[in-house]
Amino acid sequence: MAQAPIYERVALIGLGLIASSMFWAMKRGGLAGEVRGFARSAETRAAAREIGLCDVVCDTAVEAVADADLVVLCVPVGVMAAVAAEIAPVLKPGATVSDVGSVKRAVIESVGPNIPPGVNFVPAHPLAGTEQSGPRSGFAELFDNRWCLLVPVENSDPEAVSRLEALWRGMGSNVERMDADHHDLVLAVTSHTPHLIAYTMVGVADDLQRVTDSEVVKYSAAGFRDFTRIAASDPTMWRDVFLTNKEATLEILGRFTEELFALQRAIRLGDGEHLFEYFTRTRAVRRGIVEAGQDTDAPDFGRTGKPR
Ligand SMILES: NC(=O)C1=CN([C@@H]2O[C@H](COP(=O)(O)OP(=O)(O)OC[C@H]3O[C@@H](n4cnc5c(N)ncnc54)[C@H](O)[C@@H]3O)[C@@H](O)[C@H]2O)C=CC1
Ligand SMILES: O=C(O)C(=O)Cc1ccc(O)cc1
Repeated sequence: MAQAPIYERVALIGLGLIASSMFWAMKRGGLAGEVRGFARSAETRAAAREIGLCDVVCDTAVEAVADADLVVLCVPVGVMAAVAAEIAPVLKPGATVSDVGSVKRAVIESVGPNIPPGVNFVPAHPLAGTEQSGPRSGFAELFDNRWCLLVPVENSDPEAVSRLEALWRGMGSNVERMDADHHDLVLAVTSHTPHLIAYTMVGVADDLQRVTDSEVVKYSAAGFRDFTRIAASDPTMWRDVFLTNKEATLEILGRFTEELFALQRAIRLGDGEHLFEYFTRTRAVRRGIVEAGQDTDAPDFGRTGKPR
């Protein structure tokens, strides 16, 4: 027997990878009655209509959210406040506004003040994605067995938080709650700084390619290919991540640079013991992840961006 929808009316603002995956996941689980969607560009709205992404694709954000029980902001972090300000006057009393942004403190501080009294604000972040973007990139399985972190604000209504948790569980995620600052530090370590390192490494190789005449592409090994996948991620989204998670990213980058210098010095001095001990420690980290069964990114998933 199909389960009753968790929300009667859902509005998705921004129709890219995450919103489209949410739509297909909600449809798969029968989690929402009607889903309305809005994206800024006419081209994205046309693509959404063509592939049946959303029950109704609206030409304005206001039209999409009026009457919605749940509104999810699925736009780059840097424009969330402007979108929230635009929709605020028409939000239904008792509705919940959430988001999927990769940074949480900045979203809470910029979106929060735009949420009118009587409307719940429950920020969230699914730890699942690919390097793809746009309305055609989503798929229902994206969130399966992946974490979704809920970051309730001080006055988030517990019932609204539980209902959103049920939606994310219905979409396949494991859910945990986390404080915003802790979230931003953890993500700076596990996602934001690694992306920056990948961008840098691919940039270095691209510079070198001009010297080596395409050998970088021809002979690139798996490790470098993984870097190129990550460095193909959406530039707008990642610009906004670094501009809004500045403090935590700079903290982790500072530590990274210190360690890199220590390794550089060990290479220069021929200090094999230092290198060996370091690599032995990092190998144990990987083994710990695998043994804990948390290696949910099978290689094929990462390379193709498609579900296993
Ligand atoms: N890509 C990923 O792997 C993940 C992304 N996120 C977060 O999810 C959010 C969305 O990311 P994606 O879906 O990957 O991006 P995307 O680039 O695939 O989609 C973003 C959508 O927002 C629209 N948009 C941009 N500005 C807008 C505006 N002012 N008003 C209305 N629509 C607007 C774009 O046209 C596009 O349709 C971001 O905040 C990102 O940090 C979270 C987890 C994973
Ligand atoms: O594609 C990858 O390797 C990712 O790391 C996906 C991702 C990107 C951004 C997020 O905020 C969460 C997950």
